[in-house]
Amino acid sequence: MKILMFGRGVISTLYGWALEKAGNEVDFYVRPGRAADFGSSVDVDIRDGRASSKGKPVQENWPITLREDLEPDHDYDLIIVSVNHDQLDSAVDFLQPRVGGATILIFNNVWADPAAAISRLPREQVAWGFPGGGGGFDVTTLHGGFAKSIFLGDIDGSSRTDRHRVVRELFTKAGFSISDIADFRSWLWFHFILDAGIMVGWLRMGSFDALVRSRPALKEVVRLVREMIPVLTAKGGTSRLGAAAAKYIPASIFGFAMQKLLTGDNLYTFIMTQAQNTGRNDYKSQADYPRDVLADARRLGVTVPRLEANEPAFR
Ligand SMILES: NC(=O)C1=CN([C@@H]2O[C@H](COP(=O)(O)OP(=O)(O)OC[C@H]3O[C@@H](n4cnc5c(N)ncnc54)[C@H](OP(=O)(O)O)[C@@H]3O)[C@@H](O)[C@H]2O)C=CC1
Ligand SMILES: CC(C)(CO)C(=O)C(=O)O
Repeated sequence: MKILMFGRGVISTLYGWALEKAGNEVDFYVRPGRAADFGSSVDVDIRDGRASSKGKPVQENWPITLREDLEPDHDYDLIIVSVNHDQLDSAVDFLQPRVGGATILIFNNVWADPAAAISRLPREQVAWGFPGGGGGFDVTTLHGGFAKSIFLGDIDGSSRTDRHRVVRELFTKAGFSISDIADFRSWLWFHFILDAGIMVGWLRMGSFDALVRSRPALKEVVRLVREMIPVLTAKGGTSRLGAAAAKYIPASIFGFAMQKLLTGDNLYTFIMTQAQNTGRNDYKSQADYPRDVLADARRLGVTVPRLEANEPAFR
């Protein structure tokens, strides 16, 4: 398959690498003028979780093809978009006249209504997913990894299309397993409020390491997430699965489970540590999550006193 990764960010490089190694043709679209900065190869120092649960270490200099333009009659089969949630509008603007025959896989955090966010694209050409990996760039080297599983979801019937099936097959053939999510809108929003809670804790404690070492700070994250669930429902989402767990399981038990996961000898802890150590999450990218949730809470008239009390940490 001929695949264009939109941007040469962390997620696009991780999954571009995996998909090219699986026999696909992979290029990267970067902003005009950026190709020279990035150069014609990228150093990857990652863990590949398809091989084992802790991830097989991979270190190599990977030659890549960058392009700074995209003509409307291109022949890409798939364009994978994984940008920061506040960049999605500009990515859609760029792609709108250039979709051609490609399927567009949106593979990132979304806090807007997903259908509205992509309303300028042909809806039947859009598929939805989320990475099971992460990390960050330390100058020119990508540090991070990915798990065996990625998420693919349904938004308003999107998973019933042939295009969704083709994306599913692409990742499956590349050795990934798929977590299918029925109500992906709610899943994305719950993931976002989870990130918002973690980012408040991270900002307050000064580092991700300090957050995960502190049981009281993790309990506060759980209480924050619980408080934000009504924002998700006011936006039209349903609170199931993770949201129900955050709501009904006592904060102390949930905090304990989070600590076990986030400090254990596992790929998830490794990925978050790499994201932290490379500075992937600067102040702006951390503060954006709780700030955007608070803005919607205020717009929708949902009271979030705990989040408001923490506002000085992310204003
Ligand atoms: N990194 C991680 O650990 C994880 C990330 N995610 C999510 O995945 C998504 C992507 O994250 P990540 O890869 O880390 O982010 P990055 O910032 O590393 O990558 C985003 C890339 O998209 C490019 N881009 C954005 N808008 C445009 C545009 N209009 N034209 C051209 N290029 C554009 C950026 O270019 P430029 O630098 O020039 O702006 C950048 O290279 C986010 O939603 C994130 O929350 C999910 C799990 C883990
Ligand atoms: C891992 C994290 C919080 C930051 O890198 C992220 O972007 C995400 O989970 O969506």
